[in-house]
Amino acid sequence: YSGAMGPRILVLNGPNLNMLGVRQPQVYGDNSYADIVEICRKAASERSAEVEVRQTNDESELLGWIHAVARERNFSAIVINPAAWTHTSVALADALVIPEVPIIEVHISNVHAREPFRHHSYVSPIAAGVIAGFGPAGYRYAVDRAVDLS
Ligand SMILES: O=C(O)[C@@H]1C=C(O)[C@@H](O)[C@H](O)C1
Repeated sequence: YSGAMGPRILVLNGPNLNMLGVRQPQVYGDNSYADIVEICRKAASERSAEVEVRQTNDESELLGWIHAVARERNFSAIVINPAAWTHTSVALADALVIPEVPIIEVHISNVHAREPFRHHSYVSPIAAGVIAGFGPAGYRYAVDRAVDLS
């Protein structure tokens, strides 16, 4: 899908990411969630693309957003930081299988350098690619790449 402004990218953020800057700044940095939104907006504007950035702590709300994309096809790509649901949710991975809508998985921290339970992702097998460990800057490349894949 490309709107009047070009590709439309949906950026989704999972649980606890609203607490960025407060929760474990030594792991996630001291950028706030608002900073993440700004990073995504700037990355999109540099590519003349539209971006919508959302966050939820409610898995049913996240699934509803994804189902709407599958039905309405109103976004050309999805960037998602599933946060803890990366490691737990088959439902989320199933919902993200949307023909012609590439999925780019982002993690602020390097999940592979952390606890073993963070080393597995249900989302990675269905993602076009994964970015992990580059802090909030990872969202910049994720949005840029999402435009390329749109
Ligand atoms: O690095 C991140 O953005 C991810 C964020 C979380 O909240 C964790 O549950 C994930 O394991 C890692």
